[in-house]
Amino acid sequence: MGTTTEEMSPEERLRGLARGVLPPDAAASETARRRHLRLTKPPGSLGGLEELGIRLAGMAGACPPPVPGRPAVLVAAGDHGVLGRGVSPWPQEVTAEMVRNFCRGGAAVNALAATVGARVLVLDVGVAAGTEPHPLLRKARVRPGTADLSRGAAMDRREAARAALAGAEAAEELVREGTDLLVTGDMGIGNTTPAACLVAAFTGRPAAEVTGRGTGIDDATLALKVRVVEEALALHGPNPEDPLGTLAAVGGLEHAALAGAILYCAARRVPVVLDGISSCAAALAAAALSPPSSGYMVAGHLSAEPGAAVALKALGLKPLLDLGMRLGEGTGGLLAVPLVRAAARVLSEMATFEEAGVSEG
Ligand SMILES: O=C(O)c1ccc[n+]([C@@H]2O[C@H](COP(=O)([O-])O)[C@@H](O)[C@H]2O)c1
Ligand SMILES: Cc1cc2nc[nH]c2cc1C
Repeated sequence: MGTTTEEMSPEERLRGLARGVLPPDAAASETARRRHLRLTKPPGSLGGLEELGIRLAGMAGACPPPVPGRPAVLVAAGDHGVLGRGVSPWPQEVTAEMVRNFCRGGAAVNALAATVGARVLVLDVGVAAGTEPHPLLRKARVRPGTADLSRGAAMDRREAARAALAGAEAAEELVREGTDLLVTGDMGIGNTTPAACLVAAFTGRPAAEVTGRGTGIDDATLALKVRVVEEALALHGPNPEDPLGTLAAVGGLEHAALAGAILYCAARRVPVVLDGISSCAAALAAAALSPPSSGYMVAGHLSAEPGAAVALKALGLKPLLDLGMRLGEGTGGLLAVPLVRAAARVLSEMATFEEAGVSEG
């Protein structure tokens, strides 16, 4: 008898999930590229929207690709031991307090999700103070926040794998219930420090280039934060070819969870819209676990956090929006949902020159 899913270790299950991701369908993308030339517009005139439509066709394996009608945002939340180094001006309690705010509908993510008609699901993978039960909240707390990554591993491999699987399970629930476009979001005071570590580890760029001001820190705190990221990288020497080890050493529980959610969606050919710096860091981990998964990622916006541009470049993704946003929660990703819908709708609803009786140039 073979090994059942229950008997497999979390790491084996995560590897299985990663193996299930197939590359987007190049033939469907090519059909979309050719269809764009026949639609009633000068070739290429819809710019990035055309490129996005071509990618969506590849993700769906069909041209025209379906117009996503049921978007959702998954907000993964966790706390960070590295906060003890003074890398953020905000107290740890804010993570749990904001989770409560998300559940009650009072946060920016709720306002923007309502604007684009997206469902909100919050995932507690490691909120130190704990969270109260709520219909919008899934509790899968792996540990009450990570350890200080500048002095030891943030977590162990098994914990990182369990957090990734928790993210995959939350995505599975959403997709089972009809979600056809996932936006990734995050909440975790201090999480721009592990995000910077992950971006540095996976791209090989120096700490000073990928570390930013997060929620808003002064020059002295930024200098300290860069040093903390440098110390962590020197301590662990994370190997980008061991993505789970890298997540465990210098990541956060919410980064691991989002990587798992991305992999699940990619395996199901569901497009994923990335939000800010933590989503970008998680996306690098997902792409390291499964290179074809980047084919299912859409960069919703460009976070003001400098590591985001570095990560997106490494992933080969161009951000759809650049509004100077740096909130996280999924906010910038949600604003890109109408663009994703528009890109698919162009391919399905526009008439060709022939159908419309319009002369070609
Ligand atoms: O994603 C972004 O663009 C972004 C940039 C700066 C801060 N954040 C959010 O702020 C928190 C982390 O900031 P910090 O300064 O505490 O590391 C966390 O909850 C993130 O969602 C998010
Ligand atoms: C208030 C607040 C809200 C947030 N949302 C995401 N990260 C956040 C950080 C803070 C501090």
